[in-house]
Amino acid sequence: MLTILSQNFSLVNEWINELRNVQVQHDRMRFRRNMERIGEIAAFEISKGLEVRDVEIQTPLDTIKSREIAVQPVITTILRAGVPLFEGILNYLDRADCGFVAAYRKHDANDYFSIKQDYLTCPSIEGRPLIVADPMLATGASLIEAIKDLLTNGNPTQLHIVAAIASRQGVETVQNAYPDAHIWVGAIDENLTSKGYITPGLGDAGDLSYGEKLQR
Ligand SMILES: O=c1cc[nH]c(=O)[nH]1
Repeated sequence: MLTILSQNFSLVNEWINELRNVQVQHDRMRFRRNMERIGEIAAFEISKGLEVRDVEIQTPLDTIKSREIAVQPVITTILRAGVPLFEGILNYLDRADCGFVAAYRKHDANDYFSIKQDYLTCPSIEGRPLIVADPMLATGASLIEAIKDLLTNGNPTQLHIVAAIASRQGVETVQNAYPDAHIWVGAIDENLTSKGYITPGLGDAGDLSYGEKLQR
């Protein structure tokens, strides 16, 4: 299933405009905060489909029957670009456990790249919803690798993938690999450059959040 959070105009459109806009996007605090805000909205939407259980709440005056999340999710991301989006999800689903994957693009002499993954730390995801934050779902290659590794930590009840901007090709690739996943995207762009960047996109989300990296 695919949900496009900017389908009907909302604040999400404004935040994505700011993420993309070269006049605005270099304000790093605003860039990170806009990513976080998209994560917060995604978490709110995801919460509507989480399993709930009945609870009784004691107020100072009486008790009331209500509901709460039955099984806390595990929120994960791919370092480093995913951190602000991840933080946004965690701001709202604040009792969740968290996991991290490290992956980077290793460039060759022609500036083509392969995905190198070298770190995974994550609690058990057995019987729990798994949320994966990947701000720029470009080819889907690093995301598919990351999810494959995360799934060695158990079988989740639900798989949610959250991206700020996705390419249509990336969405289709991930849907083919994980047909049961619910993909939540801020916006979908039609194209990818030959170097695997989403276009029009926004550029490099990690660099815009944390500073231009040295190529390895
Ligand atoms: O366009 C893209 C693709 C991957 N990662 C980014 O930061 N931007």
